[in-house]
Amino acid sequence: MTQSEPTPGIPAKQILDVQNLTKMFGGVKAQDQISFSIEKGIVCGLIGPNGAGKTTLFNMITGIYQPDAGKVAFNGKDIRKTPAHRLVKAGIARTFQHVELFSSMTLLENILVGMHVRTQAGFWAAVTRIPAMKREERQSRRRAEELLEFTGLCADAHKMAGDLPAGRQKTAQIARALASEPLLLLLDEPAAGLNPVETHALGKLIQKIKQSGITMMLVEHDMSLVMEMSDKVVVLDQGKKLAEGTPRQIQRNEAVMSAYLGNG
Ligand SMILES: Nc1ncnc2c1ncn2[C@@H]1O[C@H](COP(=O)(O)OP(=O)(O)OP(=O)(O)O)[C@@H](O)[C@H]1O
Repeated sequence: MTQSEPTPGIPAKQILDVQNLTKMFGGVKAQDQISFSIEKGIVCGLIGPNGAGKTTLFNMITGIYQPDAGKVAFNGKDIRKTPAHRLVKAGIARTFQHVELFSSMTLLENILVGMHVRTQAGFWAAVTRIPAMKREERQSRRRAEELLEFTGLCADAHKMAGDLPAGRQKTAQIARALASEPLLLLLDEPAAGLNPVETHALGKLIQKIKQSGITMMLVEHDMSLVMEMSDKVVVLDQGKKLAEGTPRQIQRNEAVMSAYLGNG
């Protein structure tokens, strides 16, 4: 866990609390005083037209970027200065808009790599199989196989990740993120490039992950998926928070509708 102190005044039921978060890139305000919080166990959709600032927000929650101003607290602890690898250990995992798997490793090996933050052996032992680490490796393999079963990828366990169809690679990214045993999982456009059948399966998987108690943030351009999966939705536009509410409230919000129409 992070060594930072709990932030006073943040109820424990909130897993993530973002206050007045601001990030500049040159003259562009990619995040302009964004504030919202996420209760444990929910799915929070994060939507907005292209360039709204969704990925930048994910990058700040996961320690890739440090905010120029404002606060981010995870489980009541200030994480503004916590490096990315420590945030994974603390329980924040993510997937990326563009699939990032080790394409010349099998799917099972990819999951084992994702698991290394929870094992003593670490990355190289997971990959090179040092004999002293065999027992831990057996346990890790069992857990990896369970995860592949959970995500419906069992049949692909020993295939090279790079040989899998795009849809399976996207699911594999989620499986690998789950391998780090997150409390908060950030999904960046998980449905991009999926066909309707794959998108339906993704929806089922998101529900299963939610039932397992993991809180999620979902950046997605597939509005039906976001509205179906989310308990609440935060809308960004040009770096500002435009609206926050239930899917029903967001669907009726005029500012949201005109932002989408205005942007294209
Ligand atoms: N590393 C960077 N350097 C400079 N500008 C950046 C950087 N990352 C993001 N931006 C700018 O910040 C703004 C927000 O970008 P961001 O990628 O967060 O939007 P987004 O909502 O994720 O968009 P999309 O839906 O197209 O992925 C954009 O104007 C973008 O050009």
